[in-house]
Amino acid sequence: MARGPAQATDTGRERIPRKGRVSGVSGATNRPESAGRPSLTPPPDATAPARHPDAPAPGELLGAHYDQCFGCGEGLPHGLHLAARADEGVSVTAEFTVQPAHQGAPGLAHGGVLATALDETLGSLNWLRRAIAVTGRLESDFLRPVPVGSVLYLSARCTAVAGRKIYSSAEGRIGGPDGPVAVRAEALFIEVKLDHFTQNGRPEEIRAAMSDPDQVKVARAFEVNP
Ligand SMILES: CCCCC/C=C\C/C=C\C/C=C\C/C=C\CCCC(=O)SCCNC(=O)CCNC(=O)[C@H](O)C(C)(C)COP(=O)(O)OP(=O)(O)OC[C@H]1O[C@@H](n2cnc3c(N)ncnc32)[C@H](O)[C@@H]1OP(=O)(O)O
Repeated sequence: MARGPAQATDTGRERIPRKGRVSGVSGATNRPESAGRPSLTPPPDATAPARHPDAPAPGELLGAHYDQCFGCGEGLPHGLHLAARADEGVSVTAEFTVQPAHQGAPGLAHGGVLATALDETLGSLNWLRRAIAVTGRLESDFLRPVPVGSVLYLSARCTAVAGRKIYSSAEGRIGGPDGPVAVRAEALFIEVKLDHFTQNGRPEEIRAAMSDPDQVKVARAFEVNP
């Protein structure tokens, strides 16, 4: 039987070392420090990520991977409409303008929406390697509130690859591309086959995607990855 995502999330992969835990103190957290995040640290045999020979040139827009994607699709009125551009090496930049539909508190972006913007930007890195990958782990830091109307200037880079595991980090600045960092994230993406989508996605959307020539073109580009 195919393994479903629900089982995969129950495996308790991230073990927090006992000495990293703090307990019994009011206001203390159990948050592990960097030594307690082994899954976000590349193993010693990890290699530097390689850009695919056909990757878009630095400065080129990557385009949406799916019209109905909440992060990058053009087809959703309340989506993020995040537009990512290739940068040097395996890195990208992206911009996202916070809309009223993205609020959490009055006039401020919802943290989950900001995490989505980071996730989407990190996910777009995979296009530069022509690898299909999904987020396994995403750790976000929220450093400053982000008002509605702000442009979030995002940048992300892939730092290492070990087998199917892809390590990357991203940050989002406000007030300009060189403004203060408002959000940042580290992520572990896991490479998957196209079957991940065709076997797990709801059949009606899969059927619609497969009958859309533009979508099939995107899927094929991944399949011919050497
Ligand atoms: C015709 C239709 C075509 C449509 C599609 C067309 C084109 C597609 C193109 C692009 C689209 C791709 C992505 C979308 C892009 C951007 C959106 C943003 C990205 C996302 O938003 S995407 C959604 C959220 N995402 C998920 O929906 C994942 C749910 N999940 C799973 O589906 C499984 O969980 C999976 C596959 C991740 C792994 O499952 P698996 O069985 O394949 O592999 P396994 O479990 O063996 O893990 C292998 C090694 O990764 C380590 N590992 C795994 N997970 C870990 C974790 N959480 N923490 C620490 N380590 C972890 C293990 O420890 C092991 O490590 P080791 O090898 O060292 O032992």
